[in-house]
Amino acid sequence: MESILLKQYKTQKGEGLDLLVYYQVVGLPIGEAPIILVNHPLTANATLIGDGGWWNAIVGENNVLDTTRYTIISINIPGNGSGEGNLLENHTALTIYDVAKVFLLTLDNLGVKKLHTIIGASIGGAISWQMATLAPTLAEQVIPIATDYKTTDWLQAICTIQASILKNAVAPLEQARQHAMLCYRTPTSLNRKFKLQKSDGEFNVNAWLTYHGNALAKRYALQAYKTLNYLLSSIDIAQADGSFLKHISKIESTIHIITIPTDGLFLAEENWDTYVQLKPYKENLFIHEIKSIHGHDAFLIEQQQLANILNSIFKKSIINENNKYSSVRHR
Ligand SMILES: CC(=O)SCCNC(=O)CCNC(=O)[C@H](O)C(C)(C)COP(=O)(O)OP(=O)(O)OC[C@H]1O[C@@H](n2cnc3c(N)ncnc32)[C@H](O)[C@@H]1OP(=O)(O)O
Ligand SMILES: N[C@@H](CCO)C(=O)O
Repeated sequence: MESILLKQYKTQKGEGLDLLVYYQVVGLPIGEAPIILVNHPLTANATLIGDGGWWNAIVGENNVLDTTRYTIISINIPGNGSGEGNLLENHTALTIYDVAKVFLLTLDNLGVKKLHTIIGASIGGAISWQMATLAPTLAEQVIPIATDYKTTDWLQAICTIQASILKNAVAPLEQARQHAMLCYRTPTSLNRKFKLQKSDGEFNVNAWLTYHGNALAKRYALQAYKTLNYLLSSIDIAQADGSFLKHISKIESTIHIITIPTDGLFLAEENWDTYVQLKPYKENLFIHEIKSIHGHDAFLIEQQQLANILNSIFKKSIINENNKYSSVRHR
């Protein structure tokens, strides 16, 4: 991973922070191909492929996000603990607005003036919405997956409980992750997976929760989880002025919303509302659904469906791309 030091970044709350921003570039070198920015979900990081990569199913040689055709950049959310010194002393220092600005500054530092695509899932999708409103002409297409451009009362309530567990629990990170797993899955998903089966007298679902709590504790810092949970609660592209249409309708990029009807974290009904309200003002807006019993985590579980949706989106964009980037190798 490489890094850039942003000196005295002025936060939305008015503080000056020196931020060491870690990022990774895979695929063709910057300047030689269309550029895709991938914004990672909550507990992932900028490592997309290879050992420890969280998106091997989608990114790679001749894969959906093809490393032989594109430059693919991913940036760590500051404070997520990935990369030396990447924790924030104050876990409420930054908002999603700041993260989007920091990502834009990082791209600027890398000499990136134009993006082919901004794609992101979960909190990474919210950052994508925010980046698109801050830089409405930067990307040709924006693909927010399993996310929203705003918080909701439901999401606030979840984040409040998460914050309380993280502050007060005996094993804060483990217990917070166990609670969060219920928000990432559905009752049907767990009921069909475990069928009340037990091992050594214990329900398998409990062992599964314990497994996921411990697994996160092994790879994630408590302060990072507090930071990411706070960031999740701060999603608001309208910046509290109430007029999302004013902000969102400025976006020139084609927008492909990918939603999951069973998502219990970022609700599909909110995504459909966005689509219905925005469509009269924006012709190049589309919505796609991942059908799944699994809920929010379906964007990680139903990889084939997601690949199919993305393939159809990217095939269309290749026609434009062929006209624009003569230095790219084509298959
Ligand atoms: C770095 C990153 O990857 S972060 C971003 C995305 N990744 C994550 O969120 C990491 C956490 N992982 C997950 O949530 C899931 O594994 C997903 C979403 C990737 C896949 O979901 P599913 O296919 O439903 O898998 P499931 O939730 O059962 O998890 C599988 C793991 O649970 C373990 N497991 C399943 N049932 C049980 C059980 N009853 N008792 C103990 N462990 C169990 C499996 O052994 C397996 O372990 P492994 O991952 O070390 O091989
Ligand atoms: N499983 C996802 C859930 C949040 O999108 C993660 O841990 O990042």
